Amino acid sequence: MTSHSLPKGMIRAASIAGPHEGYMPGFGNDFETEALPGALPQGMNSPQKCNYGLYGEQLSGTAFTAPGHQNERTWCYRIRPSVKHTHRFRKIDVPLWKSAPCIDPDIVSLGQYRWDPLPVPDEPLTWITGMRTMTTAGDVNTQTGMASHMYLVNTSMRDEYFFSADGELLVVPQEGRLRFCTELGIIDLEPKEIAILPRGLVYRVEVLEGPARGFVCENYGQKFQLPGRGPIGANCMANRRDFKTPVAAFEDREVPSTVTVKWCGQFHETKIGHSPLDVVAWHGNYAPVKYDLRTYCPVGAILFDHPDPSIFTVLTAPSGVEGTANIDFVLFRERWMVAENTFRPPWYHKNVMSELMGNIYGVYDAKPKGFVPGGMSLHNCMLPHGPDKTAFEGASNAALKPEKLEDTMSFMFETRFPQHLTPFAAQAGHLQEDYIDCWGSLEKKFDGTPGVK
Ligand SMILES: O=C(O)Cc1cc(O)ccc1O
Ligand SMILES: [Fe+2]
Repeated sequence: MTSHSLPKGMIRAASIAGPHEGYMPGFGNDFETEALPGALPQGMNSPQKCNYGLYGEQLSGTAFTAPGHQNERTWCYRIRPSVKHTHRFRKIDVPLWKSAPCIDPDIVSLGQYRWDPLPVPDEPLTWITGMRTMTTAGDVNTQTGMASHMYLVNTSMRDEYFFSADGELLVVPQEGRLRFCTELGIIDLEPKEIAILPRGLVYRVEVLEGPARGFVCENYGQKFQLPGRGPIGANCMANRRDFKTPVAAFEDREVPSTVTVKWCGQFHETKIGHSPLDVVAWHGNYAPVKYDLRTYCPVGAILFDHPDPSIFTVLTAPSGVEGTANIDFVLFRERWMVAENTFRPPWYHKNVMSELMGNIYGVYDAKPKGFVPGGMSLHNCMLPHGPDKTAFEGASNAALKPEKLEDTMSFMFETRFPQHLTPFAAQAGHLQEDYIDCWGSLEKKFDGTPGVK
């Protein structure tokens, strides 16, 4: 049991001992877990009376009629049904958490943009008030596209809970440690790990080690899944067993509490008289999950040339157009570079997909300076980009011995929809006005005569 590390009053289910105590391995598994013995009905979902006087409630992550292999739902056995809130919903302002479409005619999103890390201010900021939207794409109302955010959190939510009906959140911490106390169990999260918080799941976020800063991809569309590996086969990349879903944990606490709901881009709150984290047992395949990015097994070029970054796809959220993701989450982690007679960093390119990148730690090979841990960059639909002058000259002239890219972890949220800068992103002091100058000094080497220059 890990009860010593649980929030006060929270009871957690027993689980297998070991380093992953408190979590169950697998991605999209049909899990079952109970924090009290016998709380989970066996052989059926809706007994006439549930054990312990619990209420049965279903949380659907896909349409009832979604095909079997995509259908996701979880049955919760809880102290009270979720519908028991004491007040109507009231709209509130969360001014810096934006949703698509958020298109300001005075903002030019056409361009290559880069941001320095945002400092965490001294004022108290929670998971809700500390969210800063950088870009939006698609439309939250039609459940297409995404938003990218930075979170700056120094204050735990107390008797305060949140859920988003607008999409799942993919969380990529960069500094500090957070605890997500959710209806379905507890996830502790730190840099080099990621978590997915499903649409509709209620949770509270506590700061374990602050201030905490990180990146979030809010996915309005179809859920993230593991990519088809094609000819790579059954192994490498992200493996299912390395994803961890928490065991059941519940609170039986009667205190005045607030639930904030994000719904169609707007925020609302309601009051309840208890902690909504009162699910004693659950079973199903719609659940939060975390993943250690250090378990991602990269594959790459072992003779020559630079492959497309799709080989580094950790998770993909389909868009309905085959092979064209609503979002790909792509990881550039430490790896060996061995390609012969090859320009090894990313090539110059224009991409129909829009690329939002973040640096978790270390140096990114295409940008030895300026793209720093905690920083972000945007290379929008069809806008040219590639190595800066230093990276180009270095890689063009390097002795091509096997070389390890060490201590490096950056990622990309790549979407088929153009990304629009929010007013915050366009006006923030940390926007690097001189970013495009990193390519300005690339020389013309062509002089009409053959030969390597
Ligand atoms: O633009 C980038 O830095 C991301 C990227 C990396 C790569 O190896 C190939 C293509 C690509 O867009
Ligand atoms: Fe790119």
